[in-house]
Amino acid sequence: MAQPRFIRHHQLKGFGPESQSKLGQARVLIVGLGGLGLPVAQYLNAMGVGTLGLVEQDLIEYHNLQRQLLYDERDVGRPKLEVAIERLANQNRCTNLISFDTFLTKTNALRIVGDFDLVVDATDNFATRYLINDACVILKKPFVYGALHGFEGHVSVFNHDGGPTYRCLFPEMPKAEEVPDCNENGVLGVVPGIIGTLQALEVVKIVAGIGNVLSGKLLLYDGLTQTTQQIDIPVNPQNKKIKELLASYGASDCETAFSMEPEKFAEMVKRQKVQLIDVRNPNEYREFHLQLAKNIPLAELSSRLDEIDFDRPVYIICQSGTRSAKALARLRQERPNAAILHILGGMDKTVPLCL
Ligand SMILES: Nc1ncnc2c1ncn2[C@@H]1O[C@H](COP(=O)(O)OP(=O)(O)OP(=O)(O)O)[C@@H](O)[C@H]1O
Repeated sequence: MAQPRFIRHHQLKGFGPESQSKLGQARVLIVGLGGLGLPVAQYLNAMGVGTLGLVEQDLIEYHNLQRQLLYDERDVGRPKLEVAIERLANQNRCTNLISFDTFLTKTNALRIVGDFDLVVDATDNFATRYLINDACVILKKPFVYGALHGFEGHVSVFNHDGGPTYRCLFPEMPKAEEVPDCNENGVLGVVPGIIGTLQALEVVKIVAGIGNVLSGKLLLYDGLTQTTQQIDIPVNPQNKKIKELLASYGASDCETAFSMEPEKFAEMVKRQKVQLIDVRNPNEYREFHLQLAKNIPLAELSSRLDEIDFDRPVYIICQSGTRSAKALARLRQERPNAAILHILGGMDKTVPLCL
């Protein structure tokens, strides 16, 4: 019997129960639950995509609320993933929501992506975008790309049905100095809503096999003039031959500011379990430490790497932030692709905020 929830899809010529059933069987991974990822998740969830994987480890901040409409003022300081799962489950209790409480990194990308039919890149940094592309090329999965720049947005579908990859468009990751500072880029609240919605539409078209998928085309949307343009992207066979993930993801990444403000970290430790390494001396640690912290003094760090789980984000703390910065530099050399952050201002700044 037709589910009343999807009756308008069933009635839609060119879609119908057959396409609805394809949505129901689909497994879609959304990386990032910010301005782009939320409209993608909300539409796909409402429309009956059977399984949604959600990858995110950020917390909700007040300045996110002008565009991240699934969250509200009560949620500031809470993990995006937790709130999104709560709200999406209320929106459609039939969806199989799979949460990945982590950032996508080189160490977890193939495992996570491998379980899904297609991936939506809803992140805000080049490192993750190249990582998603390369993982999708290796695993032969399409990915739906969205990006924002001022009042403009880009949408495309890569690695779909023999079509070009992201590296056919932009072969190499830009260098850090060529990338604008992520924290200084403004965005008009409604534009990610439009671009994310267009990404959701591409997912539906791919899954249902309808319409012309934006493969081999880059859609440019200009919010100020309400105009769109499509540019052809030729296939470059050279850029379709990725055999393994590279060592360099993270080189020009906004996430790889590699530090966290004590206010944000204090909220995080209040709400969830994090892997926290305290690199102070044992006597300082004995005197007082945060409950979750494991003590690996800076001098012993290189010889005790096996005690750290680099598949999970690693947070490093010391007394004032100096030794943790050194520890970060050391760990970055050892594990360039792991998610590692040090806490600015260390215990001095964090502890009063945790009390
Ligand atoms: N490697 C990654 N894995 C999972 N999520 C990621 C990764 N890189 C970035 N993200 C997430 O993608 C989302 C992008 O959202 P958005 O561009 O709206 O920025 P934001 O970080 O929420 O906001 P702001 O930059 O204003 O603080 C963020 O929630 C961010 O945590």
